[in-house]
Amino acid sequence: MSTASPLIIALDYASLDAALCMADRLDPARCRLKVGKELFTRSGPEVLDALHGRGFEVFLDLKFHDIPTTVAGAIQAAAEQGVWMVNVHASGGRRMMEAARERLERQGLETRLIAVTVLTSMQGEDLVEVGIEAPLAEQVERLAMLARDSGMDGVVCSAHEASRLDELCGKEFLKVTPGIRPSFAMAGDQRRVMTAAQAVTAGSTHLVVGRPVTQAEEPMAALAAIESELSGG
Ligand SMILES: O=c1ccn([C@@H]2O[C@H](COP(=O)(O)O)[C@@H](O)[C@H]2O)c(=O)[nH]1
Repeated sequence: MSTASPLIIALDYASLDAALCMADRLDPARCRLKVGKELFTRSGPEVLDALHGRGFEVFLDLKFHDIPTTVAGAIQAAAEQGVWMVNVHASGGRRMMEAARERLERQGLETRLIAVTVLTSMQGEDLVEVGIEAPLAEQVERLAMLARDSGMDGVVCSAHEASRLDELCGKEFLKVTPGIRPSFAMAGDQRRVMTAAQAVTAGSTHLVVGRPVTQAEEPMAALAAIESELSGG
């Protein structure tokens, strides 16, 4: 089932059972789900079948970053599992991203393909430590334009960069933003955060929300609060 909701709930769980327990409380008409490294490493592709069987569209967030041939093969494997969206690291470079895009086209696979710019857990000083002296916003812009020119459907960025990327890459270019923090939630390890309503106003096309829902005492109430914020309530 496809949904018009921008919400993508991150199922960051250590077991298939725990992830499915949460999925069974959610509605595929109201959100998509994200499977990341921890859950996929524990459960393997079985989790994708289980979520698809429940009617959810799935973002497989494995952030591939390797030589072009390896990434193209991994992207094909992900897309053949029927996932709605998959991603790579833009810092893997143009040839890597183009190889991934070409592989999807050659195989006639319609999975959306996006690239991570700068992780939302990072701030300027983290970039300096890995040898990037450019201001963080500039680095995000550089990687987003490279991603667009390499055939990506969009990027993972923080909501802080979304409006600038709207101008640079257009509204159709997907801006998938983690680091969504309702006023009642802790930032935790995230550094570039925004509320859901602010993010959509800034130009985010999709909002990734994990712990503010999955670790809430009342996950469904937390989700409803975010939905109400989005509908202006
Ligand atoms: O830059 C990025 C890229 C991916 N993520 C992922 O999003 C969720 C966020 O979860 P929260 O609990 O809402 O912080 C998580 O699965 C990350 O792996 C990201 O946060 N930032």
